[in-house]
Amino acid sequence: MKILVLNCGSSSIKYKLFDMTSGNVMAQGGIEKIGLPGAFLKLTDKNGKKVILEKDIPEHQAGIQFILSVLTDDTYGCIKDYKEIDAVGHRVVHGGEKFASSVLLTKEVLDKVVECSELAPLHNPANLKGIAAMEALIPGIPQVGVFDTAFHQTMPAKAYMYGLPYELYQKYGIRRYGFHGTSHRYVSKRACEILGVKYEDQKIITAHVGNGGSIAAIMNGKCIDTSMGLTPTEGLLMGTRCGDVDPGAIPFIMEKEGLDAAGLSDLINKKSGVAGLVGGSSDMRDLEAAVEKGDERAIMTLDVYNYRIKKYIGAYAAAMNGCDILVWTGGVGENQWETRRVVCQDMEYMGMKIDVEKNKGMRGEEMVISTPDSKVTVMVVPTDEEYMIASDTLEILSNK
Ligand SMILES: Nc1ncnc2c1ncn2[C@@H]1O[C@H](COP(=O)(O)OP(=O)(O)O)[C@@H](O)[C@H]1O
Ligand SMILES: CC(=O)OP(=O)(O)O
Ligand SMILES: [Mg+2]
Repeated sequence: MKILVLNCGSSSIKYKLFDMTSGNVMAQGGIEKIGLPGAFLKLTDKNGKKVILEKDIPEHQAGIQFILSVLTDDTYGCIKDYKEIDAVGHRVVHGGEKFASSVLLTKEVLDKVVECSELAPLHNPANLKGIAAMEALIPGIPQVGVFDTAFHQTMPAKAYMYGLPYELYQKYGIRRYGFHGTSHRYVSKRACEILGVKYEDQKIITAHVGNGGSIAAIMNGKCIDTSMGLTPTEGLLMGTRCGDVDPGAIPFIMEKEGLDAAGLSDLINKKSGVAGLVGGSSDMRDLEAAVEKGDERAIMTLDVYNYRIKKYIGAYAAAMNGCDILVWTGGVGENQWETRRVVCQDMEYMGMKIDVEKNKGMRGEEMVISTPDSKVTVMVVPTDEEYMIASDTLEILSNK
């Protein structure tokens, strides 16, 4: 059985084609910098060589079409016909309170995903485009949705309720949902597997830091809190999202800038974060380069970025009365070692000691980066949302 996984992020589309019978990954790659200058598709070819194909990708639909054409391409492809694909697993970002686990994407489910779109405007529309593109290409193919919100459904009310009138929760489901759940679930389990410890006995903090970023607190195998909220805009400073901000600032800005709800949503989701603060690119590689040149505003932006991550780690250690394992993942968490160092340093109060030399320059590998005497084991675990999505898809189809 061949399962194609599409993972549409806000700035990226990752894909993997799995042969579930042999367990092999037949094709994999991803488009980065969607909507930015210099977008490209990075793929691993048949001989295991990395290939970069530059192409203007203004939005997700064009990206999905490009990926699909490459899959059957004479040079880079690995299948002759799309009909060889048996099923598709999709990352779906917002599932609200409706989905605590993965499901077959029926018309009814898709209607709910559409309903949740206004709460994840950078993501759900992209996920829906991926689903529609596959249905158009292979009509009737089974498609499964794996929700970012599902893993966080175990949070207690004290973590997910906002201090707003209760009626707003009853009427509209205004509460914290949390995102990147598939990644938090994968890396927390994988960390325990690597360390040979029992998942259900650990206090784990997972830092998924990419273009979007969130921190989760996982206690005894269950998520108990996470930094993203009703929407993926809360919490950390992100590529183009503001993260935590005084709610009182919102009506003030709307009035002063003459913005309606859509204008405000655009401001906090697309024009804020790193891009808004620095007044330039949302990509952390560009920010790093500007910091190296001594750009004062870039330095301030990176300070805000790192400080937010540190505060959430401290908060979740407090929430769990300690932390056994801290896991870094996501494009930034896996690669940007300087952010890992700055955040993890001066955390001796909670028994965290990072091995600065081991961490330095380390990118994209599974590795423990704390010292042997650190009470908290700090690790890097590259995320594999696609693997989780493929196994959920297989399980759902097997039980159909
Ligand atoms: N080698 C690297 N060094 C520093 N930052 C990197 C590196 N590779 C990717 N990143 C950063 O990771 C972010 C993208 O993360 P990713 O998790 O792929 O995004 P998304 O949230 O769209 O899924 C970008 O800000 C990018 O600059
Ligand atoms: C939910 C979210 O922010 O996803 P991403 O990091 O892929 O943009
Ligand atoms: Mg992502």
